[in-house]
Amino acid sequence: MSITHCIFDLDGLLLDTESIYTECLQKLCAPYGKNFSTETKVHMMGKSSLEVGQILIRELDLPMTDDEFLMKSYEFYQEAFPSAELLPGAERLIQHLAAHNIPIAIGTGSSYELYMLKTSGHRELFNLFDPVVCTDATEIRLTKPEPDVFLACAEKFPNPPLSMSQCLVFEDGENGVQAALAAGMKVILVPSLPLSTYDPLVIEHTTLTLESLLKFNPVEFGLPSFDDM
Ligand SMILES: O=c1[nH]cc([C@@H]2O[C@H](COP(=O)(O)O)[C@@H](O)[C@H]2O)c(=O)[nH]1
Repeated sequence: MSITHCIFDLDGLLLDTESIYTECLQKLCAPYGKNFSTETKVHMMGKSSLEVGQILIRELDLPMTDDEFLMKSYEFYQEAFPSAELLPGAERLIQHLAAHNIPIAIGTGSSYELYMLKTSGHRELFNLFDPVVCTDATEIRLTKPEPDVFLACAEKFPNPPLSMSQCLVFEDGENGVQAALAAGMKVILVPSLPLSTYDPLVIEHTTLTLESLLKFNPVEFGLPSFDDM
């Protein structure tokens, strides 16, 4: 079945913010003699800021409260996120889909406030998305790997899809791939971490794995071809 609607994850998929998160959280942990590992990172990708703090405090045994984590991490984020850069192929794909009137949405674990901060250098491009569903939206009960964020995207499209299987999700995170599959959608994994850190079962169920958005061929999904392909 052809794809009619596309949904994009944000961090590590469109914007190079996963590397910023890693840097900020390493800085936050260092004074306590703790090492922020890839294993812990995999657990928190796609989660809300509060859940991320709880995971970090629990897994690294960090001597701080949830509120202290939120305050300290926000100080780092405020400085780093406004200079977030687009990942290769992101702008080309978004402009292409928008030019062909393919509905595009953002479904992210980010809060709306951080979403605005991260995308502040690319406002025109991100204005092409409708809807933008952040994890603190009132209708989101559970974060990725649960399907809430993507189901809310499907519902909020100005012209909703006829079936969830006509939605194609682009994700870089294991939790996000599971969320898309739980929503009954097709999903393309563009890993932001080494492939060896992903659960092989998740990769097996992914519709397609690509090393970069530049490798995406819309025709394979019934979408209009790139003019330069
Ligand atoms: O190293 C990290 N990766 C990811 C996150 C969390 O995961 C979300 C990523 O959401 P998504 O990939 O769904 O855009 C971020 O907004 C953030 O809340 C984090 O805190 N730290």
